[in-house]
Amino acid sequence: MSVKPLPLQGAELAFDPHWLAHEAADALYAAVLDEVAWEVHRIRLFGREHDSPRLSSWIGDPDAHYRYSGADFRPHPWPPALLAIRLLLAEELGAPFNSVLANRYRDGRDAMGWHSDDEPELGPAPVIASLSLGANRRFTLKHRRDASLKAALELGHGSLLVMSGATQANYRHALPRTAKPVGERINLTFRVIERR
Ligand SMILES: O=C(O)CCC(=O)C(=O)O
Ligand SMILES: [Fe+2]
Repeated sequence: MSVKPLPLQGAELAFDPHWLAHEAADALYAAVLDEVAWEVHRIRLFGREHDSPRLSSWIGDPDAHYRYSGADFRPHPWPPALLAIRLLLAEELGAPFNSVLANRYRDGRDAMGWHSDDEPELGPAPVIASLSLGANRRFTLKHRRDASLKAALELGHGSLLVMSGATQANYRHALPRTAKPVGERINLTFRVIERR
């Protein structure tokens, strides 16, 4: 495994398409499907509440509170399989991850719209480690002010994308819907919630 920088002006990205070997990724996928308390989160969009188009679970240390789309999330406790990954990531990236948002995209209709992970509790330059499992999906980034700056990458089984520095301040990202027949995918974004 080796996480290599991905050049994109105004962003700080690093990517390893095979951070987890295939078998390790298979085992984690099965454990996470089974151990995570999957829920439909309500999100606020243009002032209205909707069911989000995916299943999610907010996991973390008891004091890692998070406000997200107008709702206060109390984290679920860590499933054993994710505690091990958190340790590996903390060691490799030197970030004291205390929470993870798990998202499960059941098929190509499940998606995530344009956003930045810029909630105040993440601090001004958050390190976010995004581990993908299951089906390949396209992940897109676009600069907030300069339309010429954008990127897209395929996030496959066992891949790790690390977003840090000014990435959230300068860019939005999304996981678009697709009409192609795609299988289920799980994404885990490990985060550091600053304690207040
Ligand atoms: O599913 C993905 O790859 C993106 C997830 C994401 O952007 C998030 O959880 O904030
Ligand atoms: Fe995000």
